[in-house]
Amino acid sequence: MSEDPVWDALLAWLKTFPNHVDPEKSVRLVHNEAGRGLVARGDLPPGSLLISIPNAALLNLRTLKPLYPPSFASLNAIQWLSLHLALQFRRHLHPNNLRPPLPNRTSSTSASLPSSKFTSTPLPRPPPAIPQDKYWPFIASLPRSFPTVPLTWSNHSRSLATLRADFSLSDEDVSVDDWQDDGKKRKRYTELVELMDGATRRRARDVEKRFREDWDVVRRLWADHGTEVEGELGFFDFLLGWLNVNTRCIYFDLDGRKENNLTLCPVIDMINHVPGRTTKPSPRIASMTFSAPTTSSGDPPLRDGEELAFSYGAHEDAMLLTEYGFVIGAENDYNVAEVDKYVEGLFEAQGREGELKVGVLRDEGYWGDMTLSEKPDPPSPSWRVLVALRLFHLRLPTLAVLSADSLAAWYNNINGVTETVSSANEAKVRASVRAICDAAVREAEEGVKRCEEVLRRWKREGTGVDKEMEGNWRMVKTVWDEDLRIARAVKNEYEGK
Ligand SMILES: C[S@@+](CC[C@H](N)C(=O)[O-])C[C@H]1O[C@@H](n2cnc3c(N)ncnc32)[C@H](O)[C@@H]1O
Repeated sequence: MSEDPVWDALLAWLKTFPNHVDPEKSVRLVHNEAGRGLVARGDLPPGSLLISIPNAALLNLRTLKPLYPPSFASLNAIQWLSLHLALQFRRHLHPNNLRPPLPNRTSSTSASLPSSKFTSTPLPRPPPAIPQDKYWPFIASLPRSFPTVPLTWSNHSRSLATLRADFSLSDEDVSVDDWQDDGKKRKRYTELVELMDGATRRRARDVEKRFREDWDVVRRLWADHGTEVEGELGFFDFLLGWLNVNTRCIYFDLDGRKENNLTLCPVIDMINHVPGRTTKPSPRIASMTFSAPTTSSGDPPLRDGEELAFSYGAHEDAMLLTEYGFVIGAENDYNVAEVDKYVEGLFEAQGREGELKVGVLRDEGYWGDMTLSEKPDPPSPSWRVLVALRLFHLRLPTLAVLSADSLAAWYNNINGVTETVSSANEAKVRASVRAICDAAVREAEEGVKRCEEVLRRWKREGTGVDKEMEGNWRMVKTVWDEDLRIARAVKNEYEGK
């Protein structure tokens, strides 16, 4: 037995599946700064199988479909999984405000789980079991809040009335009772959102857009077909489900549409991210597995007490923050400083000529996503920045027609025929890179300063700053610190050029 009853209940549930492999033989659950994580029990031989979760214990479109009527089949994996989690959270965590059960359901009793960090209060008596409860022991192990994710911050920066209007909440929404409308907190969350750098804000808006689209699809389907299944759909339950899906799903080939090839997977979903690791969860015919790094993987071997990890992707901190609610900092080689707006500003200042050139860049797939990076050495602007600046500084004989001839030198460069457009063009490109770095450094210095001022003010205010808010603030500042470090590194590199 561990000291975590939720983990023990999850392992007990997994034992009920044929061919299960007990994860506790190889790994131990720990609580650390990343929440929970798994560490090696003893020195683990390279390549040895550590975790094997039977396909029947995974939550994905294949395992969900049989639990729902055909009318739900239009949902994609994220929507369906989020809906399922929402209904289950409501059923098991708030069984007192459910509508009466549907007729003709066979029922038995499902197991209740004791309290723990992730189930902070003892759970109420569960309702009589229905087929959809099959995965509850797994779902009970999922986080119940996401305080470090910017989508949570932006929701907390709104009043309930604004949330109702923004997300079309119905007057009967069962989940709004759990929402605490706190004016002071709202102000702080508003400031936190405004403190984020441009790249993080853009990504945070994208996450919110995806969430909103999924919520709209699901609430509309629920309005038409909700009576066909047991349960109540609440906005905040769906949000909790969606954030779990977004932060915990792993790739799983279901032979369907690409966007649906994902799964929630117990135990493996406790493994935290380390950038650059090559060992990954690996599907086998009947299970999802995780093995110790092989000697050829380049990943460090797992010695007793060391943490299992894999890479969630080649993600910079702005993305890790908005999608997963954490940052890495200077050890994240994928960190970049976004410079789109400075490049855009140059083209705008070129008037009609700039517009035509932007059109060419768009057509060739080179517009947007322009960054500076420190790694790999030497620090440099991305290829996309250089391509854009080389076109920006290309002299056009006439603006009447943009002929292939007038752009030939630039096309030769982007097709790899030549290293630069010309030496004169390249000198101007380098000067623009220096100017862009200067602007990026200035902006990041101001961002860092703003962060520091805000924290000082929060600390002066009567109630001080709680640990959670200070942790969030620190992540926002880390992204600015990284912008500054990277812009300075590229500036230094280009100073002598
Ligand atoms: C798939 S879960 C991993 C297990 C998780 N720590 C838990 O407590 O259940 C992903 C979440 O873990 C946390 N996480 C993962 N890697 C992290 C890291 N390197 N640093 C901080 N938090 C991390 C983030 O909250 C992320 O959203």
